Amino acid sequence: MGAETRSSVGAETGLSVGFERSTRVLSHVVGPPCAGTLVESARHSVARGRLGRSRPARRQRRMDVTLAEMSANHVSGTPWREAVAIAHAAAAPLPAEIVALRDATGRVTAVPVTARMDLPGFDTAAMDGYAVAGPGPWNIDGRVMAGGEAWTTHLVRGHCVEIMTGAAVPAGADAVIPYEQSTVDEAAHLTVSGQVSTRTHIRRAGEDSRLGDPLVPAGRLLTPAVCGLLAQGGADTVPVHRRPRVRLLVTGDEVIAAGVPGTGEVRDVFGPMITALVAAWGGSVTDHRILRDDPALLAESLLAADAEVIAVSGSSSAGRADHLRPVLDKIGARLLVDQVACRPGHPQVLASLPGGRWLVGLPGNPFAGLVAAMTLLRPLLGAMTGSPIEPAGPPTRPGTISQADASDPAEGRRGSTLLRLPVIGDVPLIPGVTRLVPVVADGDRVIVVPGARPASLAGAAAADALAILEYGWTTGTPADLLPLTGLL
Ligand SMILES: Nc1nc2c(c(=O)[nH]1)N[C@H]1C(S)=C(S)[C@@H](COP(=O)(O)OP(=O)(O)OC[C@H]3O[C@@H](n4cnc5c(N)ncnc54)[C@H](O)[C@@H]3O)O[C@H]1N2
Ligand code: MOO
Repeated sequence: MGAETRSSVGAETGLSVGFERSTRVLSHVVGPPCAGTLVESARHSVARGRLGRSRPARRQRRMDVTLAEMSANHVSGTPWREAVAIAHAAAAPLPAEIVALRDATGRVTAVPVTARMDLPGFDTAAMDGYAVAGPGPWNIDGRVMAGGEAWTTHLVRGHCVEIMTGAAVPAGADAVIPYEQSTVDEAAHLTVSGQVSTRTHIRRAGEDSRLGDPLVPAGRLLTPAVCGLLAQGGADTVPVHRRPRVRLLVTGDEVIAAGVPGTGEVRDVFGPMITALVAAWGGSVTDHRILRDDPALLAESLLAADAEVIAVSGSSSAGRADHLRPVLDKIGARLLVDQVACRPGHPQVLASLPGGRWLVGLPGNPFAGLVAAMTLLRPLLGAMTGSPIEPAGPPTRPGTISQADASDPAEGRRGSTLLRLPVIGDVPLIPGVTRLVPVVADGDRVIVVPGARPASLAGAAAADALAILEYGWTTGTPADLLPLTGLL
């Protein structure tokens, strides 16, 4: 779908409301502003910048160092958007399974789901009052309750029944007059007077949809509202694509699974972070291991075939303990993406393994690993769950949901759809390299969290989204955003 065919869907409001809410939730969780936590101090730096105070010199020096480091590394690898597209095109949706509606939120329909009945199923009173036939006043013949005994006789002109919202309207009735717009004369043998308005207050059988009509297409994300709609249409279960199973292999002799690391050790961030991301993207981490730096062990763990996707953290670079690429070569893997022209996260890898499984290699630096997961793991899992997003389409208009097409609300979209807003900040760029920077929401624009570093998650933890900045972006111009909040 081309950018020009996408329509604005009023996302400005939706986005800022969502971001404001997530900002409030975040403040609630971490305490009041300037509470001294890493997250709050990062968000506070943003607020200081917004008020026009200059960034501390130390921070500026840090950013310059980052740029110098970036320029020193030669630019190589697949362009960022192309890498996302390759990952999304690589895999096919997994086969369908049937799940109960109550367990279906977050899954994606494997086939179109049709209504098992007319909606509404019968002529239904939309107000509490009187169902009347012909012109008034009307004699009251009786009472019909929602879920009560049906009124089986035809209502003749000049007669009515008292009726409750949700009850079946008797044949012959033209309208329901709400209690508030009617008067009852008990002396005159219970007659009702009132005006039939242009609104009949009757929901006619089948006016929403008919038995067999499609309710949702294949590839639709099952939001709570969609699950409710399917229940209205008589469904108890729904066919969805099976969840991709992910084996997470965390490499590194220095990595420990729990507690406070000693000197030379580091606490594993990928277990908690990737498990949550995979769940948000419709998969599940079924196996999580920390491996010492040993090529034979890595090869053996890659070949154990009990998951569709293997995510490996660390070992992605050029060090003597970085065994991933030689091991992939040895076991006959085919590399689809070998490094991405982005910062951070460039040493990432996508490969197909023998046996039809997929490998995503995430750099060990925690923020670089998050960026790599957003780049390769997100679209790969999206493809396997049958999600129809094009996760990195061409740039789109400000304030629109990049991939959504409001002209067809039946189209399915995942929550991780790109958004696009003006980005305010000072980010050094180099030609041919995409930068992914943490940003916080500020009304109808976003502000860069300063000082984000590949080894630190403080910036991303303070952020509402990652902004995707291409060479040529300048402060105030729009960029695509990948939400970090509201994923679950
Ligand atoms: N000579 C070069 N060195 C490096 C390059 C390069 O191009 N040439 N790239 C740098 C970049 S950029 C990154 S990113 C890292 C990627 O390194 P690896 O993927 O090989 O990962 P490690 O070396 O094992 O670890 C890097 C860093 O991250 C810490 N780490 C690792 N695993 C975890 C974990 N589970 N939880 C928390 N932290 C983790 C590790 O202790 C290191 O500090 O390579 C650069 N070097
Ligand atoms: O790009 Mo590394 O992936 O900077 O941390």
